[in-house]
Amino acid sequence: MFTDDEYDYVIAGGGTAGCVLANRLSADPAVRVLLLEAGRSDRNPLIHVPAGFAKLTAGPYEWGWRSQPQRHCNDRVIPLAQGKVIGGGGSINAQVFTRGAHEDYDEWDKKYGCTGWSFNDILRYFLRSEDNDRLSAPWHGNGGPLGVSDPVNPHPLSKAFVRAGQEFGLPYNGDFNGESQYGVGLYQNTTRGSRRCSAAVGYLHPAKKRPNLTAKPGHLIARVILDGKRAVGIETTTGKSRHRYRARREVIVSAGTIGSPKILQLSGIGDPADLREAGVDVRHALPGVGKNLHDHCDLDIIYELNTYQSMDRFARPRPATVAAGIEYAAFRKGPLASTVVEGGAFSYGNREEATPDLQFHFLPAAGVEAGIAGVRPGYGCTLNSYFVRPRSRGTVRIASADPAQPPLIDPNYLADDYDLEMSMEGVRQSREIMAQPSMARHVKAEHLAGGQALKSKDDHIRFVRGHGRTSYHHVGTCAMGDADSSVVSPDLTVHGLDGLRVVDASVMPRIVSSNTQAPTVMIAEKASDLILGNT
Ligand SMILES: Cc1cc2nc3c(=O)[nH]c(=O)nc-3n(C[C@H](O)[C@H](O)[C@H](O)COP(=O)(O)OP(=O)(O)OC[C@H]3O[C@@H](n4cnc5c(N)ncnc54)[C@H](O)[C@@H]3O)c2cc1C
Repeated sequence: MFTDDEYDYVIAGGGTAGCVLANRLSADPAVRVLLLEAGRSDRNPLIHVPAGFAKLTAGPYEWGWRSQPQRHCNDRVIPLAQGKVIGGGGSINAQVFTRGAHEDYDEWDKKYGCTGWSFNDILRYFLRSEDNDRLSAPWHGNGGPLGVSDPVNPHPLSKAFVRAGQEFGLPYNGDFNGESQYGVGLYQNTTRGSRRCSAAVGYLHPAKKRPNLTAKPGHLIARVILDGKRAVGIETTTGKSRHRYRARREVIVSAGTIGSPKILQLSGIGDPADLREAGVDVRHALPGVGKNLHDHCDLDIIYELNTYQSMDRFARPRPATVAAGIEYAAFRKGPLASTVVEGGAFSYGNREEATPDLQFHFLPAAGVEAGIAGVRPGYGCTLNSYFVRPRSRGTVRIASADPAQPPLIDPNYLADDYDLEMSMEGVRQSREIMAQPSMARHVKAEHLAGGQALKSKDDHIRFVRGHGRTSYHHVGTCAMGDADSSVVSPDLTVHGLDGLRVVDASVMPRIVSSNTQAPTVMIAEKASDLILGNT
């Protein structure tokens, strides 16, 4: 049955979580580990230069997924970039380092039945993963694989944004990952020495010379091989041929929030109705697979500046770009050392919430991400906002039994009216922050996508429904918990099956109140202890 090698652990997906697991599980030389990834290697220098983010949200390092027409967003089909490369999302993301609110994890533990995942339980995994170059105990770790640092030379506009946030009434916050997220400041980044520090850089590459670890990019996973109710291996396809890899101990699916439910469904694990519709035999009925999809719905406002100063002037080849390249190569400084997403804030849309429920990202540039409007090069900046605890839920379903076919992804953005209300509040606060003296003095004009005015409530509704988009923070489709709708237990084993775990952002039962990379690293760190019995 198995044409290829045998391993102890086969990890299906070489993204953020997969790279963490590859390192931790192969630390024991007696254990053979295989990491399989559909995308290519992360050798391209664009991935490693922090500002390269601006060139990575479309192209060969992402899957090119598209949403189903979004019913509550004027039936728009929204591009949903997800990493397809060693390092996954961590190789193409904006490198913003946030963990969410402590209370997020306490809710996982109490409300969703994720025993052992309260903030007190998981803090040590955040600390173990981290190598922070400014902050330390009690909230930060030093010496871990994941490099975390401050912006090297924050753009003057980013500093102006931080002042404007204070003029708006937010307290200055020098550490969004400390006691509280509330306030305005500069984000720390997953960078080390002015280079991106993805989980591939921090975890996988240092472990790659271990003879017991094999990483295979360019391998599309077709399914998990089941022997009765036990997972015994993984089948991959290269188009023409199929390969099978036996897992003596466990298969760990780490293909991300879209990829993991897709692989389970292709393997006959999922909601019987979904599987039958796609022409796949039901091997294990598990209705929650692919349900509970959610993401932060992002709203961008673009501003035209009155002087030529923004970072988007480096987006095209010109003498200044060449000079910036030389400065970066020689000194690891200058515009290319910036992740572009520098300023940040957490605020309250609803004052009765225990923790901030709105998050903002300030970019001293416009037109940075694929599909987002720009202005004249050198004259743009962007403030985006989202509601951090969305209530809308969507689905991921395979369209057919063909592993090469994209799944049907329906994030169902703004289905819940409260999400719409909070998104409007985020837009309102964004404009108020940008109207404060420290920012207003730089701004010539506000450019709302579609060129519309924003005055009445109806204008705001039209804007939010017309322009809400992904923040790339998909989670929840293989939710951890004890409810019938959950897919994995708190030890991340798939309910009702042996030898199979899911370890990635898809297991979050509810999204954290921030960006999702650091929480995914934490999940994989804890998973490695659960797998090795080190708890
Ligand atoms: C453009 C972008 C910007 C972002 N910005 C930030 C940010 O600034 N800060 C932050 O904290 N988070 C950010 N995120 C989110 C963060 O990167 C993700 O939450 C995190 O990477 C999720 O990790 P994961 O392991 O669950 O999935 P991923 O990192 O996506 O890894 C899954 C891997 O599995 C592979 N895979 C999937 N299906 C298959 C298959 N069938 N066969 C083989 N391989 C497969 C994929 O190619 C991928 O490499 C961003 C994400 C994106 C895409």
